Amino acid sequence: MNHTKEQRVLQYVLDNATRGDPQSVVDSIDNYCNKEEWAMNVGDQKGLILDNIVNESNPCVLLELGTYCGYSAVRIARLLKPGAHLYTVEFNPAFAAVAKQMIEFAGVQDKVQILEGNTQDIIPQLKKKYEVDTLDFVFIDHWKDKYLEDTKLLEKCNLLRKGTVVLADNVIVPGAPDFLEYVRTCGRYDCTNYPSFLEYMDEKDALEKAIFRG
Ligand SMILES: O=c1[nH]cnc2c(O)c(F)c(-c3ccc(F)cc3)cc12
Ligand SMILES: [Mg+2]
Repeated sequence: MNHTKEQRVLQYVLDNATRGDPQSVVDSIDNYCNKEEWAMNVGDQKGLILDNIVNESNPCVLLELGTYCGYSAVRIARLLKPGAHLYTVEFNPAFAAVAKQMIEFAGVQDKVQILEGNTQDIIPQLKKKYEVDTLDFVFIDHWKDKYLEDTKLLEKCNLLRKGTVVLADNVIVPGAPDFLEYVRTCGRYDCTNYPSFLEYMDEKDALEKAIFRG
C-alpha cells in the first residue's frame, strides 16, 4: 500500500499524530522527514518564519501554489481565524490524494480547499468559479520555473490588492532568480528576504516576502 514516499509520510502521521491536532501532524511529518526520508515540505525552520508572517498578516483569503503532502496547508490553517479560507493548488493527483487525507486527519478540512490541476488554468477561475474577490496572502511553493509566470498571472487576474502578501519558498535552493529579479525591480512590490535553511538539511535557503503595492 505505501509504495510512494508521500504515502509513507502519511502513514507515519496516521500512526503517530493525534487526529484533529494539526500541530501533532506538523511535528510528525518533521520527525519522519528528519529521521527517515527527506521530503520537500517547507519544514520547521522556514515554517516558523511562515507562521510569523501569516500571524502578522491576519489573512482571511489565502492561496497556496503547491500542496504536496499538505504540510504547509495544515501549518497555515492551524493559525487561521474563524471564517478564513485557504485554497491550495496541486498538479499531481497522487500528491493531492495524500494531502486530502493529511488535511482531514488534522481536522482543518473546513478551512482548506484543494484545487487539483494546473495553476495556469486554476488562477483565472478563482474569481468566478470560487468567488474570490482578492487574495490577502499567497504562498508560492511549486515548480520554481512557474513562480514568475504565476505571479504575473495573479496580477493580470486582479487577484492582488494593496498589501497582499506574496511569500515564496526556495528562492535560494532550487532558486527562482527570474521571480526574485521581477518582484525586487518591477516597482510594484516591497520585498524582504528571510534567510533560513533547506528543509531537514544544513544547506542555506530563504523565503522572499513581496508585498503588493497596489
Ligand atoms: O519542487 C519543489 N517544490 C516545492 N518545494 C520544493 C522544496 O522546498 C525543495 F527543497 C526542493 C528541492 C528538491 C531537490 C533539492 F536537491 C533541493 C531542493 C524542491 C521543491
Ligand atoms: Mg518548497
